[in-house]
Amino acid sequence: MTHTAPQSTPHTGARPAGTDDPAGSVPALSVEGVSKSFGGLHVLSSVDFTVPAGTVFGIAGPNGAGKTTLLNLLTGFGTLSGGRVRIHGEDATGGDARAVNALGVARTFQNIRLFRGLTVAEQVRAGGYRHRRASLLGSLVGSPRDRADTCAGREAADELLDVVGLGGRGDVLAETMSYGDMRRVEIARALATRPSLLMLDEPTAGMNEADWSPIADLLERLRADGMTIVVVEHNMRLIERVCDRVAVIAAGEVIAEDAPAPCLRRPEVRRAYFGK
Ligand SMILES: Nc1ncnc2c1ncn2[C@@H]1O[C@H](COP(=O)(O)OP(=O)(O)OP(=O)(O)O)[C@@H](O)[C@H]1O
Repeated sequence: MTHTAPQSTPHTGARPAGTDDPAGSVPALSVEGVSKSFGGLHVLSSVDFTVPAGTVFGIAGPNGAGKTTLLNLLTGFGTLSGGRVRIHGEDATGGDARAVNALGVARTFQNIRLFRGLTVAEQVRAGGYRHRRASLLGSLVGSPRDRADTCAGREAADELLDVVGLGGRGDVLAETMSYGDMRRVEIARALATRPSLLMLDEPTAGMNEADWSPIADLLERLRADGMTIVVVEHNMRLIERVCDRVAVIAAGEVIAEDAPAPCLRRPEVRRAYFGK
């Protein structure tokens, strides 16, 4: 892990939601004995780990290990078959994505989920909507206060696009962008909700090093700003570079959890990936 002189990131302009524990004594995320079955298929078995506030935690593992299923459960998409999830100390076991979001959590998806027909800036502003004072009706009819809010939303969106490396491209239709750039838009949209806990599902999938390295830089800057990040990744170089700890999941179980370099060298981890 190399946290090299990260610059402060102007991603929020305010302390993010869900952080009334300045000493950082309450973990940002506690995963306690989480299990999930689909019918008779046991996908996750008693997964445990804790993510301290202000750290970056990686989740790795071979295809089909259960990583996305786990991230879905942590963000309220789907109900647990067993166990408990706590976010900033609050129970978040109920499978309610809106309630999880209200605890300061934002996420991106493995399969990109952008709105068709919206520009890049509009996608980001959609993410930040709940932080504007204007009512939805107000924004549609455009009262003077709402117009001011919309301008503020636009400025914030432009700022976030700079942060993710898409400065000046706010007017581009998102669906016309490269896969890597669409992933950046998703991250900007997630940041627009001012999360204290950001969960990313394979943010660098399909990217070459020139593309993923700036994403790693961004994660380092967000961490330096105090954000907690959980990242599902196959890219071991990114994990080694940005994560404080990583859990490796195989066949639905955590088989190793440690700092990235020693974790990825463990024989059980190598067996899970390479079969030897
Ligand atoms: N809704 C579902 N119904 C039935 N089985 C499911 C469902 N969702 C996931 N699975 C199964 O759960 C297992 C774990 O899938 P999951 O997508 O969580 O793995 P993953 O580790 O994220 O894989 P990858 O790295 O390929 O994305 C797979 O066998 C998958 O087919």
